Formats: sequence, C-alpha cells, structure tokens
Amino acid sequence: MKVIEVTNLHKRYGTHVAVDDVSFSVAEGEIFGILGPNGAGKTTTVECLSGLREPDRGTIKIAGADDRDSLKRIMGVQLQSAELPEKLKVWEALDLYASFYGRTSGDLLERVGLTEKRDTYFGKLSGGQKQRLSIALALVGGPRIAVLDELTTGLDPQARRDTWELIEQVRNDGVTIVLVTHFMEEAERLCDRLALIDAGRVVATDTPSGLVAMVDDEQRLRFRPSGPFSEEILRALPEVTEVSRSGEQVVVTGTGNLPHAVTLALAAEGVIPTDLRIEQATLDDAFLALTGRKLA
Ligand SMILES: Nc1ncnc2c1ncn2[C@@H]1O[C@H](COP(=O)(O)OP(=O)(O)OP(=O)(O)O)[C@@H](O)[C@H]1O
Repeated sequence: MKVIEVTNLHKRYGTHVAVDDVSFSVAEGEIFGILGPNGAGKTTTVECLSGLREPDRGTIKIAGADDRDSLKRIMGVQLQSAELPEKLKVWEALDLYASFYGRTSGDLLERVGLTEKRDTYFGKLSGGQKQRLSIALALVGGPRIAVLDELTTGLDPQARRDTWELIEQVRNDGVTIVLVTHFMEEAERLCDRLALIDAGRVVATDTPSGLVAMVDDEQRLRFRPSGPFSEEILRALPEVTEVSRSGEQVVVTGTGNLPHAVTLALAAEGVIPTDLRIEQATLDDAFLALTGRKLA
C-alpha cells in the first residue's frame, strides 16, 4: 500500500528552481531514500512533504492525512541540523516534544540507547547522541512515517553504523521511513528503494541494486594466483570480457556469475585465487552514468 504519493512537485525560491517536477511514491514499511549531491533539492522536497513548505505546483498525498493536524499525528520529522538549547536536558527535550502531542515519552530513551544520558544537557552530548535524540524526537508522537534528513552527516563511522542500526529497528517496529542522504554507502545499506535526485529532478527510482544494474552489470575480480596458469583459460569463458595483470595481481572483468566461473576454471588447473576481491559497480557509478557527475 502506498503511504506517500508525490506528483509533479515544483518549488522555486525567487527565480531559482529548487524542485522541478518531482514524482515518487513510498510503500508502507519501506525505507525510501532520497539521494543526491548538495543543493539537489532533497531538503526542499521533504519540507514540502512534511507540510513545512508550500509547493508552487504538484500534489502530495499522505495516506490518512487530510489536514495539517492529522499530518502532524502521522508524520514525525527530523530536520537537518536541528539544534536544541544547550542547557536543555535530554529528558526535558523529550517531555517537551511529547507534550506537543499530548503523549508521554514512554520507553523511547531506552529504544534509542540514551537511558544513561537522560539528565545530560543537550550541549554535552556527542554528535551521535544528538542524532539519537533527534530520532527519538521524531518518533515521540508515535508516527507511522518518519522523515529523517541527513541524519549521519558529521558522525564518525562507528556512530554512523549505530545510527543505521537504530533506523533499521525503527522500521522493524513498523514505521515507514523517508531518508534524505548524500551518502551512497548509507543509501545502499539502508534503503529498500531510492530516488536519485540531481538539480531538482528525479533521474531514476529503483532498488539500490536495480539502479546499479540499470547502468552496468559488469564486475571486476582481483586475485593473486597460487601458481602459474594460462590467461587463455579465463578468456575462453563466456562470462569474461577482459583479463589483465597488475603486478602479481590478476584482474578479470566480466558479467554473470563471474566469481564462480573463474574459480572453477582455475581449480581445474590446480590454481587457487588468493586474496580474491570482487568489485561491483556502485550507486556512485550509477549516478555518474545518469547525470555525468559524481555524487560526492
Ligand atoms: N530558503 C531558501 N531560499 C533560497 N534558496 C534556497 C532556500 N533553501 C534552499 N535553497 C536553494 O535551493 C536549492 C535546493 O536546496 P535544498 O536544501 O533543498 O537541497 P539539498 O539537496 O537538501 O542540499 P543539501 O544536501 O546541501 O542540504 C539549493 O540551490 C539551495 O541553495
């Protein structure tokens, strides 16, 4: 079932078109990503989605939300770099937000792993803890949909991974998630489907693997052979398009079930591919092919 349907969304700031004819839909229970470089129009899109900005044109349908009040109940929003007063304690922030919805914060602190920080000032939290709190604040109204904007920007790799796990837990609890990001790795790891957006336009919408396959299903294998062999045995395989050497390493490019075909052919010669690495095209490659630009 579709819970969000955006059709031909358009938003200008003065003469600058920030969002140009954007359409996508989000199914219940999905983590739907909006991935694109800085300035692509991602934040403007989700601000329109959450009723914080009025679009110039286009329609936005949120299942069950016919007015602003019902939208507020259905959708929880965490906006980019939302700051709280330094001297607000974690529990005070949660209670304050809960009061907006006439609710209590329940076990949210525990769910986001901040129980021990309940009496800590916002200003004393680490980047990752601030982000955990902002997820808790987006969830405090018990929403069916959570919109999370650039959640892991500025976090170290461990804090980023912890936040990803938390987002997955939230989804497992039945919340549909719209995730704005400019990190390819984050989109690949978390999103069921995503819209690639560039200069205000959606350039493609699909699963991460579908987007990559759209561009290129070529893979590259790198390995060190355990002994000498003739490269011709690999060139003869229908899966292989190219074989080259880089020092001691053999690099094989091809399609289909390339790892299986190559290891089998080598095994027949008594050769083991050691330090075997498989490199596949990434979302970055897909973005580059679709827009002529790199994501990062
Ligand atoms: N309030 C505003 N007034 C004027 N221009 C704006 C405003 N907000 C955004 N813009 C411009 O609109 C374009 C889209 O901005 P938006 O913040 O939606 O992009 P984004 O993809 O979220 O980028 P980022 O990842 O950098 O936040 C940018 O060129 C930005 O400079």
